[in-house]
Amino acid sequence: MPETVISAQNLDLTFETNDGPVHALKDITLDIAEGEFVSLIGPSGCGKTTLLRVIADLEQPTGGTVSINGMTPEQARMARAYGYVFQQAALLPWRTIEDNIALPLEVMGLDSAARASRIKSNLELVNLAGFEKKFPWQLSGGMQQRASIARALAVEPDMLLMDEPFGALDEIVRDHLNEQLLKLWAKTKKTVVFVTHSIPEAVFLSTKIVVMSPRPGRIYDVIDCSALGTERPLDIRETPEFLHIAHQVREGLKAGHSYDD
Ligand SMILES: Nc1ncnc2c1ncn2[C@@H]1O[C@H](COP(=O)(O)OP(=O)(O)OP(=O)(O)O)[C@@H](O)[C@H]1O
Repeated sequence: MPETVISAQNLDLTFETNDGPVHALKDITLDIAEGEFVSLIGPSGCGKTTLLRVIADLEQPTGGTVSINGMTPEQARMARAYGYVFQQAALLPWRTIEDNIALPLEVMGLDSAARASRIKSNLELVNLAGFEKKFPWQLSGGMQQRASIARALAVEPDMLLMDEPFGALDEIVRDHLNEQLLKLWAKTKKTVVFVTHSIPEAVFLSTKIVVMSPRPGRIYDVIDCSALGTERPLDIRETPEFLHIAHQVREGLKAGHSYDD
């Protein structure tokens, strides 16, 4: 049995705002095992990003606990247990691609030979070999996102936390990056937590889909996608197994959705 690497128990988070309290997470209990690819899906405001940020120690829960490899989120952050990939690539425009990837490695104190080796191997992993000397603005949106994935991987984390990394890209590019991400996941065996709004993207990528609902943000359903196996060409999306899981996710989203918004 793979080990549990992320364990959230009865997590609660209420933001105090000028308009009163916002109950962003309510009673979230979730276990994620080593090597899983878990997607968080749900309507806007259901707390997907907040949950990811709690795991990453970027928000403090007001109740419950999270443990990451037996550590607190703060200890896990200090131990560089995860890499975080944002919605926008967030590359520094005045640094070349290799210098962007080098930045966290400089902070870690790696010498220039070690940095160069990690930059090279991670750019190869995301199929960006040859683009080391380019600036972010010289790359397409999809390539920038791949560069930001390389930057997250370069610190050699056990986990990748990804917040809608392909949300701003057109569908063809997104399909392509989804295929590449699956290959990367198979190759690196990282544990991935992935936020998305897209049902096909969630089903295509995940071993498990967490369907969330808003006000307060909570888990409505957890759907197992292992029936799809690990070999997933894009045309798997037309198979009855895929469509069945997509239907389950859609039903979960509908049931948890408020149409008053
Ligand atoms: N720092 C904050 N202060 C106050 N309220 C916040 C803060 N961050 C998030 N919220 C509120 O918490 C709720 C959950 O937000 P969150 O961004 O986690 O949702 P989401 O599911 O990721 O949404 P989206 O899909 O639009 O990104 C929302 O009502 C949001 O307005």
